[in-house]
Amino acid sequence: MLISIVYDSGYGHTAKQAQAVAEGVNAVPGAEANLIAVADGAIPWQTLEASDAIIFGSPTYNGTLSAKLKQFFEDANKPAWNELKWRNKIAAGFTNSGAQSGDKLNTLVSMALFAAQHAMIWVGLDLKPGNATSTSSVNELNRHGSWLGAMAQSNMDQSPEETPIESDLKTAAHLGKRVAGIARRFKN
Ligand SMILES: Cc1cc2nc3c(=O)[nH]c(=O)nc-3n(C[C@H](O)[C@H](O)[C@H](O)COP(=O)(O)O)c2cc1C
Repeated sequence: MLISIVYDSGYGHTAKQAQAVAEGVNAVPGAEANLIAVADGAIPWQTLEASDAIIFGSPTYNGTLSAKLKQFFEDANKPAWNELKWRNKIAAGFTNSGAQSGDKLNTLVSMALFAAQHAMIWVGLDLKPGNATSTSSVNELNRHGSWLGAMAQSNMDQSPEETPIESDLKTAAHLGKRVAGIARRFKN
């Protein structure tokens, strides 16, 4: 079972989140994560067509997708959308921003809309909001309280070695694991 993770990362923070998603995928027996950084060049469209699921990842720039991930979305028109080659493929998404909110929900909405336009099946998070009570903390999974996809926040003065924090990476891994598990059920 092949799960592709197509992502962009200008400064390495979202790449770290993508790595965590991949670790979650690889934790599921029979699942293999395939990381594709859109900035690396030619997109392996045939590998994407052969994938059981595609997980999209982008930093939130100006309250939406990075230009490079948006370019990938537009480039997918001919190789994928024209014949709806990704119909019924599982899709999911993750994003990372500098501010706590940072308007990053809009980035996930853009990904989910793209997936819907490709007749894909969107999978969100199944984690209740963390850090939402007087006794909870930022160390809980899903500390940003997102259902649509995995969110992370990276302090703007820190390197990818230091930020995002562990709970955001564990949340990303949880999404990868969930997508791989659901893709396996669809395959049977
Ligand atoms: C052009 C640009 C626009 C940005 N816009 C936002 C934004 O709208 N909201 C936010 O919280 N952070 C914003 N940021 C901060 C990034 O989301 C943050 O630094 C993130 O960790 C970058 O991820 P990356 O290292 O994978 O590129 C922006 C950064 C850049 C360079």
